[in-house]
Amino acid sequence: ADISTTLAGVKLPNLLFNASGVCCQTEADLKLMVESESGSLITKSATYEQRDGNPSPRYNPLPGGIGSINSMGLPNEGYEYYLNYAKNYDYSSKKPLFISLSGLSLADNVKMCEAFVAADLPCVLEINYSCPNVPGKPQMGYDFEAMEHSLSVLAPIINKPFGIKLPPYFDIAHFDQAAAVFNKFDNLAFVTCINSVGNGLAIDFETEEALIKPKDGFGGLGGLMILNTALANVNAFHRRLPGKQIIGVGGVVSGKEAFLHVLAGASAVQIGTTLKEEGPAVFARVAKELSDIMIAKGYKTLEDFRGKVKTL
Ligand SMILES: O=C(O)c1[nH]c(=O)[nH]c(=O)c1Cl
Repeated sequence: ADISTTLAGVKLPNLLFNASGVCCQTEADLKLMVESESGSLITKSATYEQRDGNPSPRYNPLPGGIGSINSMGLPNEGYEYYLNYAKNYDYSSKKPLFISLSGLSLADNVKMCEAFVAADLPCVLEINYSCPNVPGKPQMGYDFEAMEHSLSVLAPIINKPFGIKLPPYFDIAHFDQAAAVFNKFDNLAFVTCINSVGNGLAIDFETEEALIKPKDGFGGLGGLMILNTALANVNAFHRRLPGKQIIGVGGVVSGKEAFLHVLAGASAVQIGTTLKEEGPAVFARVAKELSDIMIAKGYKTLEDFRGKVKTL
């Protein structure tokens, strides 16, 4: 079946790619993504300066394959590394490049966006408003006024289609308030839902210890256990953002969850925890599983069922 898609006006040979943060911090990581069967790739969220991030252990899968917890602390090579990567990227490769930016201040986001705009590259920007793991930095995604102000500055600078990475919301009024902000920005072409469910706590039963070191063990939750929150956020914004697209992320362990994300309204699907645990071979597996599901259900393209979840 045809699992290709178009996102922000860019053609993706298939709808799958990595969630920012996984398999994308260094050129070696990104090479694995380029060589994989993913339809696209996105870089690790960049800050203005290089960051080591939080002390390890800072990532852990949870027992029984239910998910993961992380408090990486935005480790990255600094934005110029990713700007250089974007300048040298082979855009004829059919696999579009996305760049994640996560400035620690609006001023930093402005400087990074201006540098990418000045370079005038075909890559697509995803502004991360939802990092839950920088101690002392509350995430923008939960501050609607700050997010609106940031977008009012950045959208005109970027001046072409771009996206934002959002935290999960859990209140219908918050879906409404967030959508009211996003609908003000015409070149805000997509929203990526969801980032990890912030500040969970994983404790080892035997040792009675927290699984990760930073923040007393508090970290973002990912994997299968966040699937249903992810589907709700994808569908809530699919319903509320006419003319914009949704990238679905959260809980994709097989073609079945990718199918559900598209049914909820996703135009593309990112994989985080399962990519971290399985490696880049996950893309060929999930692509085949999704294609087989579509054939079994009689769907030829993603448009045949995108957003068509039935209510009772
Ligand atoms: O701790 C991180 O680096 C991190 N971890 C996440 O789960 N989401 C993010 O956006 C980031 Cl930036």
